[in-house]
Formats: sequence, C-alpha cells, structure tokens
Amino acid sequence: MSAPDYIYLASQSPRRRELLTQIGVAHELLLPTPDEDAESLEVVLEGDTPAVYVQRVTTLKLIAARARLAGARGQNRPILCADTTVALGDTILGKPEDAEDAKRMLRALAGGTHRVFTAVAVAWGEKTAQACSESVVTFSAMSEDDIAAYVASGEPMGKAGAYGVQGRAAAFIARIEGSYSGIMGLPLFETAQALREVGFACNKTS
Ligand SMILES: Cc1cn([C@H]2C[C@H](O)[C@@H](COP(=O)(O)OP(=O)(O)OP(=O)(O)O)O2)c(=O)[nH]c1=O
Repeated sequence: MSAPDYIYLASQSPRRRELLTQIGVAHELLLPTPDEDAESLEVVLEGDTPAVYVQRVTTLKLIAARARLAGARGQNRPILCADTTVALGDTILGKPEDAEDAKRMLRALAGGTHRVFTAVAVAWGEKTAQACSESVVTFSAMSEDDIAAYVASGEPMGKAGAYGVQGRAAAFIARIEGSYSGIMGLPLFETAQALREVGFACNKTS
C-alpha cells in the first residue's frame, strides 16, 4: 500500500489551510456534518487552565473527526485538528459572540501582555501525536476609537481573543515571543513534528 500524499484537515479555519499549505502539506477538508454541533466541544470546565482546556478541546475535535471518517472510504490518511485560545492570566478568551464582546476583549488585552495557546493533534490508524504551543503577546495601548475601528473592520469575528495577528491587529502588537504560526492558529514546527511522529513525511511534495 503506497503512503498517502495528503492528509485530512478537520478544521473550518481558513488560517489553518493557509498555514498547512505553507509547509507543503497537501490536504482535503474533513468538516463537521450538519448534525454535529462543533461549538459544543468548546466548553470551559471548572478548574481548567488554558493549556488543559485547549488540549482537551483539540482531543475532542480529533475524536469527532475520526468518527466522521468511520466507515467511509479513503481512511488511510492522517487526520489533523487544532484549537487556539487566548489567555489573560487564567481567564480563557474564546471567539467573540458579537461586536460588544469583541470590544470588551480588546479593552482587556490592550496595553498588556497575554498568552496564546494552540494545541494540535494528529491521528493515523492507531498512531496519535499531540503538541501544544504557548506564545506571549504584548499589545500596545488602544484608544476607544482604535477599538471601534478595528471591530468595525470585521476582523475580530471568528478569532480567539477577537484579533488576528496576521491582519490589522498587527499595528497594535508590540512584541511576540513564541510561535507566530501558533498564534495564527496552527504552530507549524509542532505540526510538522506531530505528522512525522505518526509517520507522515512533510515536504515530500513539490
Ligand atoms: C489569536 C488568533 C486567532 N486566530 C484564529 C485561529 C482560529 O481560526 C480561531 C480560533 O478558533 P478555533 O476554535 O481554534 O478554530 P475555528 O473554530 O476557527 O476552526 P476549527 O475549530 O474548525 O478548526 O482564531 C487568528 O486567525 N489569528 C490570531 O491572531
């Protein structure tokens, strides 16, 4: 049986597609079926630290993705999932519910330092590999006008912590320590390592 030349990416995030493509990993999307409630996996439990939370959610995403494939054709490919969360101290900031929620998050992040955790999990047959990247991000001060204009751009929606390091938020990011790709949603070093761990060779394709 020949080795697969692409993987399943179980993610609706366009950033993850882009980042995976950056390291030359061809992929096909493996998205939730209409009867799945993907958001219901992202529940913060009492006592969760951000690192525990993000790794549990990623594991749950992987279990759901594997179940999706069960019984389907073409199973001989690795499946990859990830989850990103922003942590202000031990407070977990997910995706904003609406513009007001986005403003509230940005006010909390502005002028200070927070952490971003992204966990990645891969399964191929019986083999699994998981890793978690932690980065430290410092925002400059933001005026109410800055926040209002940024929220009006629409960029915060669908993003943990209500910002995108890869977008207009970069104008307010004074410093990052850690993994730029991890902040954006998929830590590429850890991803390549996890894929190699389950036996999938990255950078094989041109
Ligand atoms: C902090 C930060 C997050 N994000 C995004 C990455 C993720 O798409 C999103 C965090 O939400 P996630 O729940 O990790 O992912 P998702 O719901 O977008 O996709 P899926 O669960 O299907 O894989 O925030 C950025 O794009 N830039 C950033 O700087």
